[in-house]
Amino acid sequence: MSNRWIQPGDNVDITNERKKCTFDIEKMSAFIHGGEDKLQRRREILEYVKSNKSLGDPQPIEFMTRNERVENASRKIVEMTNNTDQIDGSDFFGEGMYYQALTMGRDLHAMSLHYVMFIPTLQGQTDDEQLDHWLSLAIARAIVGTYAQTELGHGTNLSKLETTAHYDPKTEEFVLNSPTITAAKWWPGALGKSSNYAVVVAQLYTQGECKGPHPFIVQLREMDTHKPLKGITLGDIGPKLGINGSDNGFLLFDHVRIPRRHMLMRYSKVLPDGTYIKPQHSKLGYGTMVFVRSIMIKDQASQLGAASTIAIRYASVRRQGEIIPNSGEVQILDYQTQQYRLFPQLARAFAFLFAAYEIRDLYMKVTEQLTHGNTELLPEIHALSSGLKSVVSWDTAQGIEQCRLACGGHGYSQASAFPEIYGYAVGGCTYEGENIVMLQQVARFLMKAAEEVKKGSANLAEICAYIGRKGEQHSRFTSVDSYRDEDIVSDLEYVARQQVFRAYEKLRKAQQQANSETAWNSCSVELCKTSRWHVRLYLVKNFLAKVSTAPSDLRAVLHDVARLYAFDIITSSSGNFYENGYMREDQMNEIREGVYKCLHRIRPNAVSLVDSWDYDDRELKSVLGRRDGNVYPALLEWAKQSPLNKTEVLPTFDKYLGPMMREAKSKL
Ligand SMILES: CC/C=C\C/C=C\C/C=C\C/C=C\C/C=C\C/C=C\C=C\C(=O)SCCNC(=O)CCNC(=O)[C@H](O)C(C)(C)COP(=O)(O)OP(=O)(O)OC[C@H]1O[C@@H](n2cnc3c(N)ncnc32)[C@H](O)[C@@H]1OP(=O)(O)O
Ligand SMILES: Cc1cc2nc3c(=O)[nH]c(=O)nc-3n(C[C@H](O)[C@H](O)[C@H](O)COP(=O)(O)OP(=O)(O)OC[C@H]3O[C@@H](n4cnc5c(N)ncnc54)[C@H](O)[C@@H]3O)c2cc1C
Repeated sequence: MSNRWIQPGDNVDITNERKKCTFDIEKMSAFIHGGEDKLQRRREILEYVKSNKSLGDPQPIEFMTRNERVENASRKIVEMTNNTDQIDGSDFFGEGMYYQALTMGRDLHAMSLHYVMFIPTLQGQTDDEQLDHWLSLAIARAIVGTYAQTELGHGTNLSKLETTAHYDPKTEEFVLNSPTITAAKWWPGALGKSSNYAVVVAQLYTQGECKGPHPFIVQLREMDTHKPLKGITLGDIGPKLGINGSDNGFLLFDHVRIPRRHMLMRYSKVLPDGTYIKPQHSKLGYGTMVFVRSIMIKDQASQLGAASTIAIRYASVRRQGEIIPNSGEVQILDYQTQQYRLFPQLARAFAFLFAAYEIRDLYMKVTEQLTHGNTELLPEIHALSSGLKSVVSWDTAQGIEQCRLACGGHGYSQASAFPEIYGYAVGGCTYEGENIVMLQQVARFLMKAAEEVKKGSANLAEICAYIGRKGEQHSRFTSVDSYRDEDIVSDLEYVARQQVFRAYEKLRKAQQQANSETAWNSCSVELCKTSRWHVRLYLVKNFLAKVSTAPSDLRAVLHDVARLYAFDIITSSSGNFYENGYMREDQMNEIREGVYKCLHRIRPNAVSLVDSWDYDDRELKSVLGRRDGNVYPALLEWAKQSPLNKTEVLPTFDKYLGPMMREAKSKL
């Protein structure tokens, strides 16, 4: 089989790995990316980005100051969006995200929020007239916007946001105000210096009543001078763990007046006389968050896939230590411990990517239904996107860190790209709703389902139908080889169901002794566990189902990966499976052996599996993860670019170290 990943001059070890591959990589890449046409488009976009020199960085961004990073990112995002004719703009999830990942990397930029939240909010929250007015301005980039919701004092608990929007019927205006310091908007991406507009979420007051948080479109800066408008205080919040190409900002209002029609009125409305029209569903205004939680799953999967690619490629070229004395140093990928550390991360990346396709489809279905006023699926998409967002971002962050550690000292260098990948991805545990809080949203959904089951109703959504099933009393497992996909799912369903009812019973008892909120808090650890099991079950089920749709010659290798994903979950929580004698120790020991078998079977295909994800060096941005495996000369070249190496002797020598040494020597 031809292999486009092998080229002359490549490292011998990585080439030999590629020669061992047992499947068609191009076919696998097409399966991973949704079809041959999608793969072809990726390649075209890549070629374009590589051919346009203005889309490149003059030096690795790791060697730039923060100001240089912000400037470089602004330059590139303008160039990138000058050329959006290179992509199908309607395919945000596919072409849009890929184009921006290739061009902008992981440091984000002046327009991240413009594309990820500002435009989607205009699309989702405006009425037709408002859409006509604002969307074209935003798409043409005549205005650059962000999404300003979180405040210094509140992010999670939206009902307590402090920014106010008082309606004044005399002038038909809203008055925006930040009554306290803690009301300052804090965190919005590109708010500090770049955006001149924002969707601002504020407590709406009309006719003397507070109607809760609502979105308003607000001009922040003068169009020509870009100076903050009267009554508006703005700035950058300073450097962060990651995304330092973005000027996340703060914003305070001092009685700023905006026209009534700047309230986004697709769902809620305020009439000229101040009459409030409430939305058909109280949480329709939260739609943009649901959108971002949905697209985050793919983004997170890509980050974990990238980290796995870097670590697995590097482990194939790094030789350290011997397994058999005097027979030469081995590739570190041959150590079982290394495989045990890395292959489950790759398996997770696959599981998350396949789930991302499902949530995208569900999101599109819900959006379509909403256009007909049907809100039936809102609770389901809210629960699934919140749950996936929480589990996926957590596992991704932990997985990236494992990949980093697996690369030894070089993993600690920014040349590896791990610090950047981690700094970027781990933000996902917090933004769009802190993970623990979002898990509790899932738990609400599950507790309602448990209540239904207790009441004898069989009317459960497919996603939680397992809660109503009786299920087996004992695992059907007899041997790894005869362990069918449906047996794996049935075992996970058992544990997930047990956990649902454990939490449900605990909650019911607690509610008899305390008010409902206190009772909830006293059960919240168990409730979060319930949500995690529900999501893991979903991920395994979906992964196995997806494998069964793969071209037949890809199924064996994908099945190994999917089983590793499932076995890893089962064996790392063995206690849950022993409960009530559901599984025996000998069965668990066999599944543990199944993990090792999977590692062994995946080993020869490991490099090719990561090649199949089709990351170009341009996207990975990692010296360790280079396609050609020529890591050592590239590390030396990378280090030479350090600004500290511009001069042989630093001024600090004459100022501090030189005098110190000279003085010490003179005293000897
Ligand atoms: C050309 C292309 C160019 C560029 C492409 C660029 C990039 C693409 C690449 C990648 C994108 C990925 C990432 C981008 C990177 C960085 C992102 C940066 C941005 C981050 C932004 C933000 O963080 S914005 C702020 C987000 N904030 C939150 O998420 C707040 C979390 N809190 C809440 O959501 C709510 O407060 C709450 C849900 C916790 C509680 O709500 P509340 O109203 O207070 O609660 P209750 O009154 O108690 O009601 C609860 C009931 O409501 C139901 N509910 C809640 N939410 C929803 C919902 N959304 N939909 C449906 N139902 C909902 C809930 O289930 C309860 O129902 P019950 O029936 O149980 O009562
Ligand atoms: C990189 C990044 C980009 C961001 N971009 C934006 C943006 O563009 N626009 C924007 O508006 N915001 C943005 N944010 C803000 C982000 O949405 C919030 O930080 C996030 O929603 C969490 O809210 P918080 O900071 O108030 O955390 P908190 O809610 O204060 O959480 C702190 C701790 O308290 C716990 N906690 C809070 N409430 C509960 C509860 N009910 N039950 C149990 N535990 C609880 C949490 O689990 C957590 O451990 C961004 C944040 C980051 C990190």
